[in-house]
Amino acid sequence: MSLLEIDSLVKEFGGLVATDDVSVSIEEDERVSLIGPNGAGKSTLINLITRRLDPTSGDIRFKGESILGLDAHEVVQNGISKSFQTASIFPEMTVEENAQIAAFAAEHGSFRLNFLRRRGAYPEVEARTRDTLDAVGLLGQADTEAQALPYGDKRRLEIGIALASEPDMLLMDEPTAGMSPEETQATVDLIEEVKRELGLTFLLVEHDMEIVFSISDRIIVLNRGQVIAEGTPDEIRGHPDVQEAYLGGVEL
Ligand SMILES: Nc1ncnc2c1ncn2[C@@H]1O[C@H](COP(=O)(O)OP(=O)(O)OP(=O)(O)O)[C@@H](O)[C@H]1O
Repeated sequence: MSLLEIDSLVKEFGGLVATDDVSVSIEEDERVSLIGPNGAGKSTLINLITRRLDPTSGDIRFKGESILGLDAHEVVQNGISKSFQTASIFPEMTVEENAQIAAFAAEHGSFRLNFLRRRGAYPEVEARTRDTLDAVGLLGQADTEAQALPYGDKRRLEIGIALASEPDMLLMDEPTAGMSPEETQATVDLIEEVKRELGLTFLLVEHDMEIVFSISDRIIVLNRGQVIAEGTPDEIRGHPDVQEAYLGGVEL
């Protein structure tokens, strides 16, 4: 059984078919990238998996069970987490408070505003907070305001927040969008570290081909909502349909 199974998935927006009969699977411990030109349907597929969108038809199964009856929170509790959401950090709170909020949500299903005032009453949240900060190397900056962190450490905090729920699968939608080369490198290093140390399964949407080819076990190529190719980086690099659809015939 694959960890994630997407079966004949269709998503229509009015007359537009953004996801057109997509069937793909992701195995445990696999690192998969989803690529394709603008408007290919990559973000739509991620939003279907996180239950931010309802499909028109088809099924998504995680650990063998359909997740279509779950809401977005329940999907996270089932083990699918998404990182690099722009709004995931509270900038004026400390690193520790940000991790506590994520840990509280992971333990109790959702964030309650009065939690931070009564935090001593939740020892399991404290333990998870420490584990989270330790996993991303931020224990030493626990008392720093999130907005004062250097760029690379902000990325670490974001990924820590996504990891607080101890996901089996991490989704990343364009983690390096809008970044400088240095910031991109810091983010790639962090993804490599997570891959090496936590052995997570992940699905990455990324436009930068160098990153995609360096960190993926397998690449899925979407074009106009359909899967046009799937394979290892070497197979995808030489695939004529991919070169045509994705790069207008330019050599990869
Ligand atoms: N909420 C929406 N309502 C209507 N159309 C939408 C909506 N979301 C996406 N679309 C359309 O669905 C298609 C797929 O969009 P999607 O954002 O999934 O593509 P993408 O591959 O992520 O593109 P990009 O690389 O530019 O982010 C596009 O034609 C887009 O305009």
